[in-house]
Amino acid sequence: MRASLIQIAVDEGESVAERRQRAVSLVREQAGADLVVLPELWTTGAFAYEEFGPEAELLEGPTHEAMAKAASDTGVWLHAGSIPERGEPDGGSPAGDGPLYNTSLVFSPTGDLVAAYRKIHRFGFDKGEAVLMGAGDDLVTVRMPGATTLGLATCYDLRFPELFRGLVDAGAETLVIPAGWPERRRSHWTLLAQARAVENQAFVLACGTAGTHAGVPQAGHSLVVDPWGEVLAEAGRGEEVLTVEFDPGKVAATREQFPVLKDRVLGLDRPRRR
Ligand SMILES: O=C(O)CCC(=O)C(=O)O
Repeated sequence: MRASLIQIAVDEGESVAERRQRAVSLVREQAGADLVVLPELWTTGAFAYEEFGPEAELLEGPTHEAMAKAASDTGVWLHAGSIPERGEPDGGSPAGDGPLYNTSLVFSPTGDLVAAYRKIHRFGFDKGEAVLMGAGDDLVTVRMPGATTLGLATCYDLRFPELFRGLVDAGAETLVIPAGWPERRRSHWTLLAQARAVENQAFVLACGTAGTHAGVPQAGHSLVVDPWGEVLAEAGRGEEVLTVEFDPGKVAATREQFPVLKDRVLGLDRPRRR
């Protein structure tokens, strides 16, 4: 299986429409890949909080339209990264008043939207995304027939191992994590991507952005990790397409040869009384 991670640069000075057009061109250049991945909130930048509202899109908005066509024209599975999604308004509110979500979109090679994942863990503590956006509450997996099952997570989710255990229980073999991870905590990004791969005996495809969003320099360093924790490929800090070939069968082989997942004791995340 061949995957291409598009570590697109997000910098001020390029409009959302211009970047969307550039992302379409980058996807089209990946003909021959099985799976193409874009990062988190690449239309606005993950830290451009003031842009979330004005640039929010309905699920079937301009990014959906552009990416569905890019996927079908190129004949690839496309994880189109995430967009600031404008959800349905509560009953009685005007249409533009729906809550915001950080929503990832996955398209099949026919251009059909096969999954939308609303980020569960919002970053910022008491500001930024944590207050501006609503939280998703559904675990999402996507079956790529004959290849692998994707488990979806986004950026800050990487810090919460229980989410990934849930995805593994739902059948995930390849964990796809679009991000807008800051350079300041790059060591955590690499370490956690490897940890999620080792503990879940899964491939990790972690796709970040390059550039500087709203004054926050980005880590770049997208990476692909195998189920043994080995880094198969890693990008630098600038805009780059990271292409890697891997054998999805390695997940089952690793889980069989070193069957630690069978030794899990369930329910330890809930207090128990003696
Ligand atoms: O957890 C981190 O250090 C970065 C998370 C983040 O930037 C995000 O989720 O947007």
